Amino acid sequence: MTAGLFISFEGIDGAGKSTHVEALAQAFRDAGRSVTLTREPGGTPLAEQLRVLALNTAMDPLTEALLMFAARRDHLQQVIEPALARGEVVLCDRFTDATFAYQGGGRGFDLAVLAQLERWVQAVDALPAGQLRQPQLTMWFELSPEAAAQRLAGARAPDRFESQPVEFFRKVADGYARRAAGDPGRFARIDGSLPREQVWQQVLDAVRRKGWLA
Ligand SMILES: Nc1ncnc2c1ncn2[C@@H]1O[C@H](COP(=O)(O)OP(=O)(O)OP(=O)(O)O)[C@@H](O)[C@H]1O
Ligand SMILES: Cc1cn([C@H]2C[C@H](O)[C@@H](COP(=O)(O)O)O2)c(=O)[nH]c1=O
Repeated sequence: MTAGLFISFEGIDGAGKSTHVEALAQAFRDAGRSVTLTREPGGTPLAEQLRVLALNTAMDPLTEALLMFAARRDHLQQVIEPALARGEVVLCDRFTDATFAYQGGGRGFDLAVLAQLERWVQAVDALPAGQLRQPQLTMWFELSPEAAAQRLAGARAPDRFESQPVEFFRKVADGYARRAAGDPGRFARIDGSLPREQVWQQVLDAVRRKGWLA
């Protein structure tokens, strides 16, 4: 059986992730692969309920972090693990790097607590003890907070993250940079400031370099 692939998309709000996730899903389908396209927080009925709370209800950083990981646990168990076991390509719009970036970087929450939650939540039956489910490839869309804010201006009523000041997203970007520095082989840096077609080419090149698409 073909082995499953787990690819995540990361970056600050407005960096351009969602614009390319569906196109990459179609590229894998055109290559004969079955694809599960999903997102975090969310991806299951329970996780989507937690998403509504996390994006719209005032709460302290620990509550926020616990909600993100609670949603993730349900998402892993109900969607991601079964899809990988079927040999599918799982494309996930955000995963745990977002928790380290937004709650760790943006909110300044304790990274050691996040790392412990990561160890509990991402220990899965399909992997040996001590090994955690992680994306095999993370597309990190980089864009300045100012440019991202301009893209999102007027787009929709901002949620409690999108309404944060530029400085918050500078800290979020620093959080992503720390995660990438800790696992450089997993991250493909995408320059999100370029025109859409050039961004798309970077996404395709990252997957082709892995040998996963021709
Ligand atoms: N390369 C680009 N150049 C200019 N505008 C872009 C580019 N890519 C996406 N956009 C526009 O920027 C906005 C945000 O794009 P998108 O929703 O893909 O970002 P995102 O990273 O998924 O944001 P969020 O995390 O908030 O969902 C959209 O209006 C989109 O059309
Ligand atoms: C997984 C995850 C997400 N977030 C934040 C990041 C975004 O502002 C929202 C999700 O909105 P999107 O339009 O779907 O990108 O949630 C977070 O703070 N922590 C996380 O772990």
